[in-house]
Amino acid sequence: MAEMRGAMQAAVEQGADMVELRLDTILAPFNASHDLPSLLRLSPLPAMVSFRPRWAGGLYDGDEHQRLQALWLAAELGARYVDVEFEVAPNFLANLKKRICKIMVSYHSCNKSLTAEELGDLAAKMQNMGADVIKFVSAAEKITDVAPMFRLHSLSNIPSILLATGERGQISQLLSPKYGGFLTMGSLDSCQELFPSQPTLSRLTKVFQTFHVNENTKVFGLISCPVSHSIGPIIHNAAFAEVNYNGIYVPFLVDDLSEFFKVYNGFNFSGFSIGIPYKADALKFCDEVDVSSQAIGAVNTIVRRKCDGKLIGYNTDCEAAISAIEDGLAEQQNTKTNVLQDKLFVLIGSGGAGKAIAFGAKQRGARVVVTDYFYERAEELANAVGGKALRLDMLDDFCPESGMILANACPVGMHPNVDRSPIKKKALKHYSLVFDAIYNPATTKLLREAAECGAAVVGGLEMFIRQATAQFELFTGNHAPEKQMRQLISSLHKH
Ligand SMILES: O=C1C[C@@](O)(C(=O)O)C[C@@H](O)[C@@H]1O
Repeated sequence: MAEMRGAMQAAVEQGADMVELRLDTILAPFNASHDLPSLLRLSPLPAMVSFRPRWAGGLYDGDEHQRLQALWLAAELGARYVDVEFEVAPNFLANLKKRICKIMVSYHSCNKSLTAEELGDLAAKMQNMGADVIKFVSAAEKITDVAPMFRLHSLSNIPSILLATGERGQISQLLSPKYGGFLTMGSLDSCQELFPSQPTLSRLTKVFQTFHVNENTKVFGLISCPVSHSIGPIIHNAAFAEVNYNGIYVPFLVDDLSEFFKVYNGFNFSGFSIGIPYKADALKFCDEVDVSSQAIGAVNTIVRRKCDGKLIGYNTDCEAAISAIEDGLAEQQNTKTNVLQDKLFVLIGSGGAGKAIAFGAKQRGARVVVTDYFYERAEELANAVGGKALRLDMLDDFCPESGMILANACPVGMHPNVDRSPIKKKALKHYSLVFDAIYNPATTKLLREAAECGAAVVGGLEMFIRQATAQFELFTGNHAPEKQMRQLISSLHKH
């Protein structure tokens, strides 16, 4: 009880509009007639009371009649909302003495997502029962399971709350204010373990700034799998706020690209970043692709053209990585012109980022050597850029000349496997500059060892910021607030 009072205070301090009092989370002994009046009296915000039984995903497995009695009491004591499960709502409403509070009828599908038909059918039944607000909590098996929930927000003529659980369901809360959802659910940091399926209130307000999301907000996001490692949401949302652009940038954890683009095909979805492992595949879903992305064979940016809704693909990785490497070399060599010309440029990894880097290096006149865990892929990319392929097991002994450039574009060494490097330390002495496309961690084992061997090093954050500012300009048509974006990145790095 004391913790719940503290949590209510924290919620008000962090800017919540309402608190949900989940009575089932209170450890016994909980005596409704003794404890509820003071809880409700002390609540600094309008309260919505729920008492979730185990069969609906809650923690309570005691007597059902006692549970309903607590909810009847909450209704009489002036809770703003009482949340009752669909299955017991008819009984609850029939025996409610005075209807002074609003009734939320909720439906819980903990292990399975609900189809559009199921949602529509249940919503109509809830409304017929006399619900003031309808609420659904269901598992999102795929990110596209959230789309019918967005539609229900628009179709429902009474307020609706739709929470899709799991990482794939997170957009249900981030975008709920856009679709007219009654409220966005967020957990307090201190309650995160109890409600892992909800974003935290601090992330909602600080990163996604959901208080500013409205029906005109344009939706952008990163399509990737995994996606949670990305700092994109932190950087892009802050940049939108900086230039007063009405946009939100969200993580799209996508398993099936084709289905994603089919379902989220409206004007609301204005642009996408493309991350691992989709940069090459995403090209197929673009209606048009700019010339260099076509040559590279990968896109990391897709923008929906305003006049006709067509998806236009770009690659901002290429210029970002190559210009970062060039600046590193220029600083080391104290010269500015053609620093990559004729250099032997060894690239590890021939996925989407690797393709962009190989293409850029070749364009700048470097001699490109590609190595990959899958030799055939290395060969394919090497042929495309007029370079040579190298077997990965030869990399550690590869030294046709000194002063080579090494670029890593494979995920070895990325969080959480930070103790790994794609190349032996002893081989690094042959390189004058080493670049790593990985930005998490900012300094990978590869870069640490390269610096110890005396090479100049360029980290993935430099590529990240450059590709992100170019992407921001394609997304919004505005200049990116680069200084603020850089400051934010360095403050993240310090923490
Ligand atoms: O490679 C990256 C990184 C990224 O996938 C991210 O993690 O935010 C975003 C992409 O635009 C970019 O090309």
